[in-house]
Amino acid sequence: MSPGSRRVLVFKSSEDLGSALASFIVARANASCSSERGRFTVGLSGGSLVSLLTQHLPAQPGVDCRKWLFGFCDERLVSFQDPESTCGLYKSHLMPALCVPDSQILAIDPSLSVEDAAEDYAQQLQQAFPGAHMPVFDLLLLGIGPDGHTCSLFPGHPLLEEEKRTVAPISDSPKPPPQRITLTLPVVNAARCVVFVSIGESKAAVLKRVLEGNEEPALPAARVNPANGELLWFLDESAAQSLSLPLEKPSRGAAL
Ligand SMILES: O=C1O[C@H](COP(=O)(O)O)[C@@H](O)[C@H](O)[C@H]1O
Repeated sequence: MSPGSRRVLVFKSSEDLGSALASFIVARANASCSSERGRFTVGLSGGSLVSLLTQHLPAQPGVDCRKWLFGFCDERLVSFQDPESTCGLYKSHLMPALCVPDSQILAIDPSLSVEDAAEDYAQQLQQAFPGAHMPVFDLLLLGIGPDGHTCSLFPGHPLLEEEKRTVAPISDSPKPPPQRITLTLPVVNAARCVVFVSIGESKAAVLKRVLEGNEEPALPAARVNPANGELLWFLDESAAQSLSLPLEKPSRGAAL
């Protein structure tokens, strides 16, 4: 990817980042709902993003989710009651605060086998994006692990080469729990906008590798390069501490 085709934004603190991210999401949602699509489709990730969104999105002025449709970039195959369940956490914290009913959430069914859960989620996506060869999300929110994984796409895993399926099962995730469902790279790279969110110094080394390195084979996060969409990185200063590329440092409240 040419460095000019992505934006790397650095915020003073995770508080500032969370607030800017919430404002960005609402602006994109409002634009999408006013467009001919008439709705906003957003894919959520787990990990640290859950608490960041829960803290900042409901507090964002003008947030109105009635025309939003939520999906998941990946999910761990555990019951919704399990603290490892991404959907379970969002359903018990963020969704009630935003008054989002289950009918607006494309959830992965943890009662199925990992293969059937992937197939079921792929069918839900097909129905939600009728006629499309690949689902095109308005926005995908991604995290990155210290090993460079994103979604449940891990370094060196054969799923990185997937070209046809929109959703895939994984039974040997190196990060527990081992059974997971993930969007594939073709879906991620078909999105209108992809935002990576990364906070804290534990991410500094991998961010240097992904954003400034030239590794072969490329780490999973470095393979995210939307064909016709935007790519933004939202980092706090701790995560960005090792970077030497040109960085945007938005002032508080600036439109992004
Ligand atoms: O296991 C996962 O990890 C990644 C990164 O999480 P973070 O806490 O390091 O931000 C997350 O994006 C993914 O959804 C999750 O399943």
